[in-house]
Amino acid sequence: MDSIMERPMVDGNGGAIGRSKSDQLPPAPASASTAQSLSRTASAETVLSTADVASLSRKSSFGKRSASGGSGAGGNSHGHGRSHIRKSRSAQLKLDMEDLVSSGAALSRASSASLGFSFTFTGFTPPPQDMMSSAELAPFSDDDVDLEAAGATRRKSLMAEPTLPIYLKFAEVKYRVAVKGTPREILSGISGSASPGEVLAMMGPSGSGKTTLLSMLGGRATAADGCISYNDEPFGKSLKRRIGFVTQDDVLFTHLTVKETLTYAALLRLPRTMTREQKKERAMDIIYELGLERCQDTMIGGSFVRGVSGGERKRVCIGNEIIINPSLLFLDEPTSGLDSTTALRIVQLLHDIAETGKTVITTIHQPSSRLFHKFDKLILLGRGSLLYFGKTAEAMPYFSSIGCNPLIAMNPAEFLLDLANGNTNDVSVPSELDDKVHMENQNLQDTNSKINLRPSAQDVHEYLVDAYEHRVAYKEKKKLLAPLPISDDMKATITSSKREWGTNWCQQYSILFCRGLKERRHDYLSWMRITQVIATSVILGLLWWRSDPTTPKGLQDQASKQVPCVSFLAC
Ligand SMILES: Nc1ncnc2c1ncn2[C@@H]1O[C@H](COP(=O)(O)OP(=O)(O)OP(=O)(O)O)[C@@H](O)[C@H]1O
Repeated sequence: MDSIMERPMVDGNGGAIGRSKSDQLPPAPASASTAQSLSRTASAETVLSTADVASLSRKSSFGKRSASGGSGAGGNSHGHGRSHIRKSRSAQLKLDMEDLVSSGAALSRASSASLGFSFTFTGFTPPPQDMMSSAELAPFSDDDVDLEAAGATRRKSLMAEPTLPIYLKFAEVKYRVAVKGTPREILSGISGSASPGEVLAMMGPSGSGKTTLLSMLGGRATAADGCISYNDEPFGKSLKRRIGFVTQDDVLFTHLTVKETLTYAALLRLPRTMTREQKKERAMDIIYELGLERCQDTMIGGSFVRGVSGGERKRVCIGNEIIINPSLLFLDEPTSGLDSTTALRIVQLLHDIAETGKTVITTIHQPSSRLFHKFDKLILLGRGSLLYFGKTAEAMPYFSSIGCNPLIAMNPAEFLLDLANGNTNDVSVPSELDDKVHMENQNLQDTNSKINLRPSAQDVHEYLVDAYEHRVAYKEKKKLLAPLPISDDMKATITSSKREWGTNWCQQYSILFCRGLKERRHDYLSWMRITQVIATSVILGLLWWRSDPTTPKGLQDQASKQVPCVSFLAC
């Protein structure tokens, strides 16, 4: 187990950090020095340059792109004479062939590319002809060429814009609620961390506390106990502007189109230093980045109105949050209710976002095995307790090391959820648990009760919590004490509130008013509504017909009829 969980630790000089992506991130001193030099420039906003962001990224695609002088998809599409790639495809396929060659994730990455999702976050790295033909990777039909070519010219690597890297750490986080006066512990001492460039997934059975933990990390709920830090600083108001939070139940306006939704989000949320036109441009860029150009004029839809598909809807929600270029992105079950292919597209998108130096944390219900391996780190929760925190790739070896193995071939996520639920039907259990079952059965024989063949869910839960606590937890907690590879000035940036944001009260009012009108235009302009108004006007008009306002009786009549009129209008 030591070999699995033990990793080179930090030196006291702030060299490395004990995080899982250390092998993929640049050497810490370089990063730190860059950060220091940046902070020394004492700009109002201390951010990483694009180069820093790229260096935080696990891949060198940004570097390659900037080195080649390409500034966008358009620029890349004709770079290096790679004319074998179709123009329409060139802005879309951002496959990193180093990964394709070297990593086990290559297959899933290639398959997600072929799913037709635009991978523009990581820059363009065209594949060698001998390895994969453009036709094999082409996600769209020839009919789409014009649309794609038009879209390609618009695409920019938005997420590559400079952003402050945020290292999230949380230790011994507890949460309690009072249910009918009795305190109930929802989370009991959860520790972990996530670094820029990583996607951290939270898994666990329903009710295990994933959403609660996510809300606390996102600053939406306060922990009863424990410590949550962002670049070693506590949560502050200014941090809210650097956080994107995609909730489980989206709140989108049914009658607005995708384009309108994102445009209003841009107008409301982007800094006032940007012009209206720039904000609209930004919304369009997000639409192209998320591959929503085909449905940009489609209504969002809802229970009674047909609208965009579930996957597109989720992407709109994500777009609503990434439009502000957040450093930290939280998502609550972004793939729930989606088929595995669409879910894979969403997770690939999260991956691409993380690769640009953002920290992405998501809860996930029951991922497919392809999807499971896309996450860098994993938190497994069971009944509010931590059953595993660490690299996703090391989860299965860890459970194997504590005596839990699947007895049949199964999706690792399914296996872990079974364990978290205490279901050991297709799982081999360690001798400790078997011995416990035998002892309990011996006691039951005396009372002639039915004997148990498998350990109880409670026993399995206690065993897993205990195993994690004794074998892994102390090492992970030690890692949390490691210094961050960023300067003190950059750490302090997180608490400064110098960033210009939002719109003034008047602008907000007018934007919200226009949005309200647009949302309800279908109500206002429906034939039913128009007929209703005309019919009501005629009826009310008839009430006053031939009433004489010059006589006291006529005036009395008119006054008394105003009561039902006002009541009707009020309703
Ligand atoms: N304010 C509250 N009052 C009472 N119980 C609460 C409160 N908040 C959370 N809980 C309980 O805490 C547990 C964890 O809830 P949470 O929503 O975090 O679970 P989850 O793992 O996200 O579940 P799901 O996957 O179904 O969304 C649940 O049993 C829930 O009923």
